[in-house]
Formats: sequence, structure tokens, C-alpha cells
Amino acid sequence: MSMVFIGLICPSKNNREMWKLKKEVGSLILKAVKERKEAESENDLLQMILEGANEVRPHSIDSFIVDNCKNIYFAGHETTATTASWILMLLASHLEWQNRVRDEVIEVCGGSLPDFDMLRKMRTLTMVIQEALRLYPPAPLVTRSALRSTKLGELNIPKGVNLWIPIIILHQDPEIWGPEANKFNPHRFSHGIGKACKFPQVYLPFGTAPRTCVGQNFAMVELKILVSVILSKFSFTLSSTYKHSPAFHLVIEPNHGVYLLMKKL
Ligand code: HEM
Repeated sequence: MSMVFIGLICPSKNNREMWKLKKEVGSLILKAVKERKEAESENDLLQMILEGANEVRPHSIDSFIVDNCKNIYFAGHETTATTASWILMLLASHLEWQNRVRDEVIEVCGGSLPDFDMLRKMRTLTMVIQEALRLYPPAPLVTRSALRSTKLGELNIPKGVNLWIPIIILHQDPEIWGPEANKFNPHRFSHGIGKACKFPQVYLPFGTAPRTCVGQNFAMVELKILVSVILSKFSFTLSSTYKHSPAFHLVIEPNHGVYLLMKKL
């Protein structure tokens, strides 16, 4: 059976809003760059991007800076930071999984910082991250534009139409993930993504095909290191002030933050 997963098809005139937003983000970045150039130079990523910009042709300097800032600060930072918050929230509210992952961290790392081999061995931790990315994919949709009229399964898609592929809906469809689709259950990934649901191609936290996330392996390494180091030093529960309110602000993030009560081990 061939399936087409398209949530919303919208005409290209919505592109105007998108371009306006893009321009505004670009101006904000260039304003921050101007401030930096007028202040002291610092040893950080922005400075490296500015130094890199000296190597490009003068008319491309602004777009080089804006594109690289968007890639690293938005694509690379917000997504991973938000995922880390959701993972900690889920582990704080599912103590059996918190203990299980901590046992694995202690067994595999034995008190030292994780190296590459150790990260590979921590399968329960991987399952927990995969399940957090299923329930709270920071990028809730990916988009594609039809550059020419095309046919997807039974669906005719005219040239110029934008396709929105709603990752978050695909990730929680009970017909695909079973009646407990909304529950946190990392077990579903115990035999890999291929066996986690009826149509594993719908699991798209990092997008798909040629434009799939270039930073996905790096993000997984960052998340594994962060969570394993925290678990090896602390136990934690959710604070009573935590209000569950996932909100879509370009990424899906906890609207009121995640407050945890940490206890040193
Ligand atoms: C948990 C962390 C992350 C998630 C969930 C995530 C998710 C995504 C998604 C859904 C896309 C769109 C893919 C598509 O359209 O098919 C994407 C693209 C991209 N991501 Fe990530 N990302 C993460 C971390 C990172 C990191 C750490 C970096 C870089 C250091 C990064 C750099 C990029 C770039 C450059 C693209 C555009 C790729 C292209 O259009 O060719 N991402 N990401």
C-alpha cells in the first residue's frame, strides 16, 4: 500500500509572510552583528562567523553572516536545547525510566565522562531520546515546494503549491503507533525505529531525504552527553510550579519553562 502523508497544502501567496519573517530575522541578526563590531571582540561562535566572513566576496558578506547565524543558533541551538528540556521533563515525571537510564549510565561509564564507544552502548538512553523526539519534535513540521506539477499517490499537486508535512501529527497517530500513542513509552524503540510503529517512515524528527537535518548525529551526541552527565550526578523530580504547556514558537517548547527539583547523588 502506498501512503501519502500531507497535512496541509497552502498556496504560495503565504510565501509573502514567510519572506517578511525571514527579512525581520535577518535584520535582527545584522543589528546584533553591528553591536558586536562596535564592542570588544569575544572568543565565541559569532566572532568565528565574523572572521569567516572576511574570506567571502564583499557583496556576500551579509548573507554569509545571516545564513550561518540562522543555521547554528536556530537550527543547531534551539532544537537541541528544547529537546534537552523535554527529555529532563519526561525523566522527572517517569522515575522508573530515570532510574533505568541512570543504572545504564553507571554501568557503561563507571564514573567517567562518556566517550564515543560508551555513547553507542547506551541503548536505553537512545530509546528515551527517540521517544522524547516522537512526543515533542522541536520542528513540528517540514515544508516542501512543488517546483513543477507532480503526483503523489492519488494526489495531484500543482506547481507552486507548498506542502506542509505535520511531523507532530504523524508522530502521535494511534493508527500508526497504537492506542497508547500519546504515552511516554521508550520501549517502543527497543527493536529500533523500523519496528517502533506500523509505518516507520512517519518518524521524522530530523526531517527526511536530501534535506534531512545535517546536525542530527551531532545533536544525538550532545543530548546523550548532557543527559548522561546530569543523571550520573543528580536525581530529579518535577517542581510543583511546572505547568505543562507545549507551545509552538517556531520550535515546540515548554511555554513556562521546565522547573526541576534536583538532588545531588
Ligand atoms: C534535536 C535536535 C535537532 C532537531 C530535532 C532538528 C530537526 C531538523 C529538521 C526537522 C530539519 C528539516 C529537515 C527537512 O526539511 O527534511 C532540520 C534541518 C537542518 N538542521 Fe537540524 N535539528 C536538530 C539539530 C541540529 C543541529 C545540532 C544542527 C547543526 C549544528 C542542525 C542543522 C540543520 C541544518 C543546517 C538544516 C538544514 C538542512 C538542509 O536544508 O539541507 N540541526 N533539522
